[in-house]
Amino acid sequence: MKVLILPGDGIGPEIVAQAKKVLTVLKNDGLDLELQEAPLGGAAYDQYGSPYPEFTQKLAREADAILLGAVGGPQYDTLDRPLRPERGLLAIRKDLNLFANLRPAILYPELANASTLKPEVVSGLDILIVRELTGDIYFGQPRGIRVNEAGEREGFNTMLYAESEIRRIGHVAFQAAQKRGKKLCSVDKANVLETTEFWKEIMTDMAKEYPDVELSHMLVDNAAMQLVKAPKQFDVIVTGNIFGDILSDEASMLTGSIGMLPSASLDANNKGLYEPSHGSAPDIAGKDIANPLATILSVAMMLRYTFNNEAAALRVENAVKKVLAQGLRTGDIFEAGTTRVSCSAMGDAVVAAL
Ligand SMILES: NC(=O)C1=CN([C@@H]2O[C@H](COP(=O)(O)OP(=O)(O)OC[C@H]3O[C@@H](n4cnc5c(N)ncnc54)[C@H](O)[C@@H]3O)[C@@H](O)[C@H]2O)C=CC1
Ligand SMILES: CC(C)CC(=O)C(=O)O
Ligand SMILES: [Mg+2]
Repeated sequence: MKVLILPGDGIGPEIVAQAKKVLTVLKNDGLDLELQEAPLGGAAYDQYGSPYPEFTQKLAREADAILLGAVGGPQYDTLDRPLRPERGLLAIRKDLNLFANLRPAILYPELANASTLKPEVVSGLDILIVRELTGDIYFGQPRGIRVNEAGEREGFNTMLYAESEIRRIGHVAFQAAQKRGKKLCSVDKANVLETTEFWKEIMTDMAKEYPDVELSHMLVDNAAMQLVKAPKQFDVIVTGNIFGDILSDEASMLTGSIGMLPSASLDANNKGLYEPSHGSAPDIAGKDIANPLATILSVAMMLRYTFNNEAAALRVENAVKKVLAQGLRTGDIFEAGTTRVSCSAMGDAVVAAL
């Protein structure tokens, strides 16, 4: 199995280095893994003048799974738009058809006090956000900044979903709900946006194929509020690219930190790109203080979804549980009575727990 590692920018190389330690343990224990590395994002621009260069494209297409840190940073904000790191990330997602982004928000009991919500509201939290990843306003054309007829500059993007795009993410979400609590909440803004009115219509139609799943609909503004009011009402949430992006960052805080939220971005055959849900965190980059657990938990998702190796996935997740039970915490989840450790020490502790 070929795993391509894309460290990326900011804290990317630091957190990916910890996940790589985990992959190396699994490899040494007999898992058939071939690890390769390539640049993506700003690092790729610096080296090749493109955020998703041909060198990376070739390896990404050949890989069975990809592990990404994160991309972006303020030093790239003034580049022409197509050269910006984030465009490299959108490009690899589109190139590999990684339309299904799974973002589980799970509260580990040891982090109950790190959650922004009261323990009684959040204990036992286990939500799966299914975010469509290759459509919506992030990809719709036309887009840009132009001068309008009145001579004023204006920015514009297009929120667009084809029926086939909605149906394929719908199937992923309904089937995920079938394997869990059998509740699916489709989040939209159907009261004002035609794109999501259409989304709601298709999801409603699809529900007939999944009579064992209880489908509900919620407007995104209410969903944002309900997530911090009573998050345990949700089992699986399915939504478009931009709403899923925002709601998953919000949901991460219920678990203690964005540094705890892994993700899988899958194509129709479960080839996947695995990455933490957060960004490159330029404010803490280079200090060895970032939380690597979301990235390590993304390795567990890789083992589960692409390699179909549930035992190895559980082994990694149990190692993470063990270090939390030992009281080890990076700064973002630190509280009195626990032991603050660096990013690399956290990686070493997970390896020891493995
Ligand atoms: N998948 C990706 O590669 C993503 C890239 N980005 C890019 O990352 C850059 C920074 O974006 P921001 O809006 O600041 O979001 P961010 O997620 O990088 O950081 C937001 C806040 O969370 C903290 N944080 C993030 N990950 C952490 C971790 N593992 N441990 C501890 N604290 C952590 C950061 O220090 C910061 O205070 C931008 O260039 C943005 O475009 C943003 C989101 C996703
Ligand atoms: C380039 C952005 C869409 C990345 C991001 O915020 C995400 O995927 O969560
Ligand atoms: Mg995001």
